[in-house]
Amino acid sequence: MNAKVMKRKKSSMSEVKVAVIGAPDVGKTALSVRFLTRRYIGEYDHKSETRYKHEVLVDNDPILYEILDTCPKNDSDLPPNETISWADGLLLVYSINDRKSLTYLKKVGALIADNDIPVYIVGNKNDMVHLREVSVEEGAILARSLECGFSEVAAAEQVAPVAVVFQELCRAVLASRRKSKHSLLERMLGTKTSNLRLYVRGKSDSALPKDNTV
Ligand SMILES: Nc1nc2c(ncn2[C@@H]2O[C@H](COP(=O)(O)OP(=O)(O)OP(=O)(O)O)[C@@H](O)[C@H]2O)c(=O)[nH]1
Repeated sequence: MNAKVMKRKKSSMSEVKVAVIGAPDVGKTALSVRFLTRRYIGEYDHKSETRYKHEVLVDNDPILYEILDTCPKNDSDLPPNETISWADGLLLVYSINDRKSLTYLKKVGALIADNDIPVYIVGNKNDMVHLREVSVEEGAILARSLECGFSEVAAAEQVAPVAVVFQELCRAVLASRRKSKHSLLERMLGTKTSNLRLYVRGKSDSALPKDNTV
């Protein structure tokens, strides 16, 4: 990104905290590193969770991502509450050639059922279709049940589709913030804001028109 553009817009930069969650070995680090560096290394040596920061434009707005790459010890090591409450959005990852990893995400889905947190589901390793254990439809069904976006990617082979996954989650987080602001205003005004012309402007919604007033 143009450094000047980023510097000028820094004051209005939205921060989006993303926790990357999934069973061991599904490619959480590969996806995160792909998004951060556009590279694929192949073997990632980390035994504990890692945090990264990354500035990027999403829909022409500067976004500061903070990415928490989680590191479960085994298939029953689910993310703790602190991780869920820290995050603005969850990137839930399974591997299309590991059925247990879809089961892991179903358990995470049950864990977050009462949270209104934006989620995006990724079926990784779709370069390994010959070893597929999870159909596209099964991934889509889980996404429908969690009311979130879904796609299959291959961190090993793709750059743009991996970036799109992070962008989609960012859009969902920003949309959820706007929705919260609306309901807060509705509570304060004691009326439906959909009937009013609103001026709701904050660090996450600089795309809104500036001339609309309550
Ligand atoms: N074929 C293929 N292999 C992948 C892909 N993404 C990751 N891998 C491989 O899968 C293995 C695990 O990748 P990681 O990124 O370390 O997975 P992880 O989910 O972070 O693993 P933990 O940190 O142990 O939970 C590595 O050998 C990667 O090279 C992919 O899209 N296709």
